[in-house]
Amino acid sequence: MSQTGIDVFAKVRGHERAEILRAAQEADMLPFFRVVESPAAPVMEMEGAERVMLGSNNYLGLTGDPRVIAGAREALETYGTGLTGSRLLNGTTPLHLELEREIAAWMGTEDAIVFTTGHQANLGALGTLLGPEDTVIVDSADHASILDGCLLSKAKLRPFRHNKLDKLEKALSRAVNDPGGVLIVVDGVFSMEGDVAPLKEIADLAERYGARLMVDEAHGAGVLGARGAGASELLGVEDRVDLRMGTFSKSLASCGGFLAGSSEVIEYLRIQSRAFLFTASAVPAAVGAALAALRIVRSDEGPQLMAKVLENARHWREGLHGLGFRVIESENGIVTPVVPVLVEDDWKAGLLWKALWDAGVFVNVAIHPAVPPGGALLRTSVMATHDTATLDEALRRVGEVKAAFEAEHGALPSPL
Ligand SMILES: Cc1ncc(COP(=O)(O)O)c(C=O)c1O
Repeated sequence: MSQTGIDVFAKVRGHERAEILRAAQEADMLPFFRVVESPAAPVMEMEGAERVMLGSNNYLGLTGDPRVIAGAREALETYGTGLTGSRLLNGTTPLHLELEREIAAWMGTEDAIVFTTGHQANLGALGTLLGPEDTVIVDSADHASILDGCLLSKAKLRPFRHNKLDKLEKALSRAVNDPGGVLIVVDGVFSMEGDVAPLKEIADLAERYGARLMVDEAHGAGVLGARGAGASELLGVEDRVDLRMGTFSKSLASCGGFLAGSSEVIEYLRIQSRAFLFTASAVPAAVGAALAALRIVRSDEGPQLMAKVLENARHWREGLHGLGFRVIESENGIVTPVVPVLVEDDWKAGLLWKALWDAGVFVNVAIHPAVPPGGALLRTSVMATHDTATLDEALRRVGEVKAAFEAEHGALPSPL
């Protein structure tokens, strides 16, 4: 976007965020548009130096797995580089259908539908299933694609404070007087906070108030539950969730998204969802890679990879806590690969990010609007392919950076 474009954008929004972001970018303080020069790995080449990768969603470490690469290559060689058409027309290969069948079996649902991205899956579900007469209740920390889908639908939006069941109940009790149906949508694992929604209690409330429930399993699928079907499986509510969404861009080492649910709903989406119909279908290589990764998750190896990434998450989390960081905890105590460190101040978060980058540690920064104002954090995440020695070396560097940073900029939030 041009300089003028950014200024207009800032004005339209009525705040100075673009100004702040530009200054932060000029000071080289943000991870935006960093160039990755080697395959995703625990230690990788980025902009001419080796960095410990602690900011990837490649949770199971499968993006460089030879079986996943072979799946992509075989699909590429069989079906070509792209399908140049919508799923409805010339964009469906046997591989797309196979992937849909395997996702449904994995999720334990009647059917599943594959979208070109996870973002489109959320737009496709919410923009199609809800209308202006309906009410949609969302957790305030839900992913942006959920909010985009809700806005597209023009349904009445009732947000509730992150994971606060009393606030959810208040929203539900107000929604009973709204015309139309009521849908609750939550992330199973929240993308920035890494915590897990209290799905059992949410399902209880949904049933009590006659609302339907949709769970975004982008970060839980491939990581939580005995089959890796996500937070809904782990918390034993699979049969009580009406629609589950997931992506291939995290544990499944590819790109694309899915919705899994009853045949009736999925069939309806196949013929009505604009985000499914009016875009080119996922490229064969992406589908082949996702299918190969899913087969690994569903094999005997899957539980081992999941156990390893969660063991790494515990080790990394305890290490950061030991260094005196305030690491955000899940209220229900469930550990996920996402380990967020609270910084609070946006500017300090950028500065700290830069100091870590210079020390060869790559993490992500989340500032408003990705998190609430004053809730800036470093979003760190681990993979099954990290080993303890690499994590310990990263902790050593992070400890040194923290000491120097606090000497110059004052104390960071400490553990509660
Ligand atoms: C919770 C959640 N839902 C949906 C998405 C969108 O998925 P994709 O990036 O695959 O389009 C993301 C991606 O960051 C996410 O974190």
